[in-house]
Amino acid sequence: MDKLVIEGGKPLSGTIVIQGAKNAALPILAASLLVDGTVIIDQVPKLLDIDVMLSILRDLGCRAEHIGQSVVLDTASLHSSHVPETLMRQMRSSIFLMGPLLARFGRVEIYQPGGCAIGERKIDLHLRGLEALGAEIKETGSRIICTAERLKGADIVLDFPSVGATENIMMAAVLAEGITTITNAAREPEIQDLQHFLNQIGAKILGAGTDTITIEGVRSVVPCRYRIIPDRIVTGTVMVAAAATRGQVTLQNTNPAHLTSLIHVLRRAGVQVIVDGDIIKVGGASRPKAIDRIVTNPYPAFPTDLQSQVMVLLALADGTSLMKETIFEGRFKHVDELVRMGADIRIDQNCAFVRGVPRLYGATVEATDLRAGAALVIAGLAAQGQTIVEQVHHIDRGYDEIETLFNRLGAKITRYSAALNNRVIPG
Ligand SMILES: CC(=O)N[C@H]1[C@@H](OP(=O)(O)OP(=O)(O)OC[C@H]2O[C@@H](n3ccc(=O)[nH]c3=O)[C@H](O)[C@@H]2O)O[C@H](CO)[C@@H](O)[C@@H]1O
Ligand SMILES: C=C(OP(=O)(O)O)C(=O)O
Repeated sequence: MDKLVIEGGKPLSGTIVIQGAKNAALPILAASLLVDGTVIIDQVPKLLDIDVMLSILRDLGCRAEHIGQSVVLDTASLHSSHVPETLMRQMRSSIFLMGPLLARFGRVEIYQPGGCAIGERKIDLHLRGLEALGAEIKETGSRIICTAERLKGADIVLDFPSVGATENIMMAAVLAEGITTITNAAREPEIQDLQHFLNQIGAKILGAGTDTITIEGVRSVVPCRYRIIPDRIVTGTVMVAAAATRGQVTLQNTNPAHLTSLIHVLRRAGVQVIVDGDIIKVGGASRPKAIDRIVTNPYPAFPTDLQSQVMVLLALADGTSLMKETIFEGRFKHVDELVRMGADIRIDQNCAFVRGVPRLYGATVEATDLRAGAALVIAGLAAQGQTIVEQVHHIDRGYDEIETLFNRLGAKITRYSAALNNRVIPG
């Protein structure tokens, strides 16, 4: 497995352009299966999860090429609605294939998806949503077969505003007969992006971004070209890194409206954040202030996907902060690693009590999942001395060469590739 060696202690400075959003690109690539023809998706980041999604699409019969930041996907030769278990298990987002394949073929055969070790991550809300649309579901071990001659619109109330379930139901309902409403829908910006894409191919959807989404079924959809939104979690990661290293960074190609809760938190910590159109400037000249309470919750509240990164900033703050994680029960795995770097953090159930220390020290640490890994990179950048982050493949799921991203801002990060006998990969 690759590892990153970080020479810490340097303030980040300079300008970077933010990549497209993984969590928007993955469902939109899956939704492209509703189309019979060629779809071009722009601003698709080069990530492990995107590679897995393209492998699945090819396995189903599509032609898929990732050229620069654009994916050209030809679904004309799509012939299968069976996703092999080995591919399903490579990521959580393989579950997005379920809705579109069911809508297109009237039958889909999949397996329980894989994903980060951040919690139980059931798919009951996805399955119940499809059942409400008329699908018959048979589960045998990890195999799931869904069938429905033609899906029928229904009123669906989600017990929890699940991002993935909202998206799967939206995709399945596009070709259903009649009207579907999703109540207590998730409101994340990626759901709005999915609605925009689906409407561009000819779907009739209203309400994404609110808690009620209405989908009027159509008989068919058409090809289009579409550009993915900027990644708000990568944007937030860089903002926090700038603050934690007390640097000055300008981020281009952002959507500040998607980051209101983080901007609020950073300003409370005394970090300077200036917003100008799609540009965000972050300046972290002095030691951050502690924040009494941050609670992760569905959008527009503070995102779970930025909890670990912000914890690094609070670990360096003046005073004691509390972070409560309400979405995933296994999302504090970075804490032990941060403690190895000198942080003073105590966990009690789903709360982390973070007593700020003046500095962190380099250590060898392990990325246990995507955002935990990103947090350790930030900690390494801010720490005194050398940090080695192992198990980098987790980070590669969501950041397009994180070392290159930060090296452009003056960091010194070197990747050693296991595949190349631990040789350095030029960043
Ligand atoms: C590809 C993608 O967009 N991933 C994001 C998406 O994941 P994902 O779509 O998996 O997250 P959900 O919103 O579905 O999950 C939130 C909570 O609901 C639970 N749940 C979910 C579905 C279900 O059928 N049953 C159930 O109990 C989950 O276990 C979790 O506790 O939203 C999460 C919450 O913002 C983010 O952290 C992920 O980065
Ligand atoms: C948890 C995440 O992704 P996924 O849902 O793909 O595991 C994430 O992006 O932080």
